[in-house]
Amino acid sequence: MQIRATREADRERYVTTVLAAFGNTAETPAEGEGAWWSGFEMDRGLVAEGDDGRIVATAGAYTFELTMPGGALVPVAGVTAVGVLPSHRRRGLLTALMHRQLDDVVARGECMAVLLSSESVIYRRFGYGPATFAQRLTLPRHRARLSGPAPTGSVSVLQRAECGDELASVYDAYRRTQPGALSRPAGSWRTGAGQPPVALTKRLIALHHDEEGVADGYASYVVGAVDPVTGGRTLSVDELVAANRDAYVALFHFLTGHDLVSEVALKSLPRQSWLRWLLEDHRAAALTRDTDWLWVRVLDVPRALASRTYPVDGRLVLEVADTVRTEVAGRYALTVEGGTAVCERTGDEPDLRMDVSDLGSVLLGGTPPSTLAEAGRVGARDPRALALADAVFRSERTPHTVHWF
Ligand SMILES: CC(=O)SCCNC(=O)CCNC(=O)[C@H](O)C(C)(C)COP(=O)(O)OP(=O)(O)OC[C@H]1O[C@@H](n2cnc3c(N)ncnc32)[C@H](O)[C@@H]1OP(=O)(O)O
Repeated sequence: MQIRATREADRERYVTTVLAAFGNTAETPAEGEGAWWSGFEMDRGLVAEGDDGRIVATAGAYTFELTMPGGALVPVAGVTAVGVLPSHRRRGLLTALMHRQLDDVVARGECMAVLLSSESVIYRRFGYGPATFAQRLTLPRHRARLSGPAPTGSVSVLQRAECGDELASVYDAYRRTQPGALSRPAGSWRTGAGQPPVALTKRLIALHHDEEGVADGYASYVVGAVDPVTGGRTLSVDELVAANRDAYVALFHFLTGHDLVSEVALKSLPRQSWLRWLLEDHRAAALTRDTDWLWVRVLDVPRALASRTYPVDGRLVLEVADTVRTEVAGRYALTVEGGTAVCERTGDEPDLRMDVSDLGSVLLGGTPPSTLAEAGRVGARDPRALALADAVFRSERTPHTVHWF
């Protein structure tokens, strides 16, 4: 068995192997008419190939920019299409692929890798920690009266094909200011109205324009079939993306005011979303799912930590453990002055001790170090160090990721 890089000629076999690993076949309609697969970066793929030339395992990566708190756009590897054929599992193939892939990511000069995990028990052993989260909010439409002034601008209902480049430009404006957001490769716009690109059902688009006529927000949604028991229909929103607050409010008004709909479901809101606070009946909204979304693997601690801004100044010494990439392990002094940070190796006594996967979890501000300390994952010198760490790592905006890959 050998692990090797993929080339363009491997695309078809690579795709059928990934599909088989997920229990799908090439005919499964969930593949988005092939558009998703055509976006794979075959110069970044890896396969495990048997002596007979059969591909039995795959791992790929996209080239993304990740938005950090403060707005820096950092090149990262977006790990995807990881699969081992059911006939070849639990023999270390994933482990071999992940180790080789991390070598490749470091060689490309990317200081972090990110992924969405099919099962949450797979990736921590390779140094990934959950960094952003998605909540599903459901709302009976008749209880969805919104407080505050009437929305501004206008909303148009469009077919996906009518949107031209406007969705991509709205998304780009949004992702540049949203910590945890990823750049979206041009190819992924071909696969429908954003995520999930493998959607079985076509989406409608509600596109918001501001009072000057500039597109600044959209919702991709579908209204489901009549439920035979309740007689109601659910309006499900895949993506609610806006470049500013007014566009969010206007789109929320639109979505909750749709006739012939009994329930509105927003699939992916950040934790602590303020949209719920627009409701006059706070209890009307139910959070029916809260799941990890983006996982972050730090590969270069000084670069990753210096790439974000911090709301509070201070100095913290972090002792980071890393059994997979032992060169990453060590003590680092993070010094924040005027909101920007310098991070360098140090021999000083640590304020906090953590695994590199937990550094991935706190880096974007999605989870306070004290939460991980309570869980026994992070060790702190004393309560003051922990309180400082909570204040330093907080993000002014809750990190969130819409992109599915
Ligand atoms: C970013 C993405 O693409 S996410 C998609 C991941 N892929 C899938 O979910 C597709 C279906 N699953 C698979 O293809 C495979 O089961 C994989 C890729 C998850 C695991 O591949 P394997 O080659 O079996 O993993 P490998 O043998 O290297 O296992 C390494 C360790 O992880 C554990 N492990 C691996 N997968 C799982 C799992 N799904 N659940 C629990 N433990 C797991 C193994 O038990 C092993 O533990 P050990 O070191 O304590 O013995």
